[in-house]
Amino acid sequence: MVRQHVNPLSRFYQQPRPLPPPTALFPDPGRPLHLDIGCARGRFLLALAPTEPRWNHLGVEIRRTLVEAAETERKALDLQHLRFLFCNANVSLEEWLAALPSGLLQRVTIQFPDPWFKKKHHKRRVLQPALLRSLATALPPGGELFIQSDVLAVIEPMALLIDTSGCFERPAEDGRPWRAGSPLPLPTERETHVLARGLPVYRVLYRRTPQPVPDLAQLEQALEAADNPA
Ligand SMILES: C[S@@+](CC[C@H](N)C(=O)[O-])C[C@H]1O[C@@H](n2cnc3c(N)ncnc32)[C@H](O)[C@@H]1O
Repeated sequence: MVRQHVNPLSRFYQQPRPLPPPTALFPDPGRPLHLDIGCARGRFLLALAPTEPRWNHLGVEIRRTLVEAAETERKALDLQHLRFLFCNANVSLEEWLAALPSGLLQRVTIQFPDPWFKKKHHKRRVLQPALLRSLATALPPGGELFIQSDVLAVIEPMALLIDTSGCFERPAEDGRPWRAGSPLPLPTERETHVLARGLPVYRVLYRRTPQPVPDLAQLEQALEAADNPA
């Protein structure tokens, strides 16, 4: 039986796992980079990458067997501008993002992240203030951060965190609070499953503004205040 979830806070998944730089991943490392966090078995990127040959795509995933299956299929398809890496995004991305050449990262997607419904498990959710700061620091002005979920209780705190950071904006033409459709040409696996059942999907496309990234303490404080209005 396949275990559905792993605990990202367990000792094993907290071990730092240095990730190779783009020069070691892609034959043409200077292309705009798309990072998909929590890519699961990779079917979304395996379908998207052939339609975007001028990009490099990187999927990161905490379940190693899924990464191995995705990499096997990628190699069979000979998609050299696509890679999948096993890591805990909350542990391994910060250093990797900080070392990226400036302007390289152009799009980040976090799609249907694991919900971790119980309050005591919220710390296991992938978009934490420290990861948001790392993404905001690496994304150049205009760079995209796209989030989507079928669970309001999951996407609302993600949107609150991103809005509170003050360094992202939503395109003026997008609906509020949620975008009607995906900006991406293809659905993810989870998205296909949800849409087939006629369930709603909540989406926001953010763009990085030139505003500076707040430090972690400032961000956590602002978040606390926004979460508990007087
Ligand atoms: C519900 S699945 C969605 C998969 C895919 N994005 C989709 O939309 O079909 C969420 C994925 O995120 C992965 N994940 C959860 N926490 C993670 C973390 N800290 N680092 C990397 N991947 C993580 C899970 O293992 C799972 O494969």
